Amino acid sequence: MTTRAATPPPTAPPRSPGAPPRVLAVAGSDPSGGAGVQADLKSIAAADGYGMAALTALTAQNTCGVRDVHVPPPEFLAAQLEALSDDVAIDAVKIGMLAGADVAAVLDAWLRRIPATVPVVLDPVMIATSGDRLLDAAGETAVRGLLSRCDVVTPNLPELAVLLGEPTARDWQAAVGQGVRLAARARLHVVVKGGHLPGDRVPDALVGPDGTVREVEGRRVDTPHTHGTGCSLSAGLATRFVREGDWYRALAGTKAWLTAALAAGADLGVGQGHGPVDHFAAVRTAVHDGGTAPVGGGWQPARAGAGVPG
Ligand SMILES: Nc1ncnc2c1ncn2[C@@H]1O[C@H](COP(=O)(O)OP(=O)(O)O)[C@@H](O)[C@H]1O
Ligand SMILES: Cc1ncc(COP(=O)(O)OP(=O)(O)O)c(N)n1
Repeated sequence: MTTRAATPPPTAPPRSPGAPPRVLAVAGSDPSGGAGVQADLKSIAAADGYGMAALTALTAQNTCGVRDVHVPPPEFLAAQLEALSDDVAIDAVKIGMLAGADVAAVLDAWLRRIPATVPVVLDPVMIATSGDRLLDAAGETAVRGLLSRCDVVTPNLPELAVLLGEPTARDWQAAVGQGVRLAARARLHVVVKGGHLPGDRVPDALVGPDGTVREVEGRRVDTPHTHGTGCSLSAGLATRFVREGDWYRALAGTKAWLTAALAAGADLGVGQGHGPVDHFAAVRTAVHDGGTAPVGGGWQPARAGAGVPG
């Protein structure tokens, strides 16, 4: 592989007020478009950000499962990251699938070279909805090591348990307790997600390193089409944080958007397994209303039966 040393500009220009946040997703590819960098770029765009992507891995997957994973040489991830940061000022980073310890080590080294003020959200992708593993055991240890350069981590309940070395929480109270322990131990914010628990409520919570717990209420969308919800939440969160400057407000806004995207997912008709969410449900509604509906504001179900159960 040949890499060409770029000459960085003296200083990349700061973001002008009102310009879309420049958000980098470091993640794997999902050709079905529901998870991975494809979901990240859609989520960033839906939150009015400018999305960029450095690929850690290529998966051969669809809505039914993961068939194969190809991990390019880790040096090629380094080349992607350096080409980007030599040229572009990055406003936020979202990390998804890392595939293995070597990839995590390359990313860790790069993260420690970019300005410490760049917010970093880590979605510690370990297992897909289909049950397929997306990270090996050495990779789990490496992901724990990355936490010290991250501002927020967004594990689902099994991932939260792995990060702590504890059994998976079976109820919301136990899950929040684990979030408090991880936030204190790793000195960062933890988003605890209720998606894997039963019931009509699907709360999320932002746990601070000082042990503060702030919940965001949510209603369950009764749908099998939840492929990529974790990717979408973390990418949207990173993007909204740049404008909001507050993790709780960014989480609340992202969760409201994602609930509407989940409710509209069935209408997409993508695949025969766990289909994707509709990242652009609000935009689509606006287009079909002849441009009279507020973009990103007043989402309504596209057809009877597709909405959020009351
Ligand atoms: N059926 C659902 N209805 C509403 N929100 C959901 C549903 N499933 C997941 N979510 C939300 O999607 C986001 C991702 O959650 P989760 O499914 O737990 O993570 P992951 O995709 O990493 O397994 C969270 O904000 C969670 O609350
Ligand atoms: C390439 C790739 N990255 C991540 C995932 C997992 O997606 P996530 O949103 O964390 O989880 P699910 O909601 O799909 O479980 C993936 N499948 N592929």
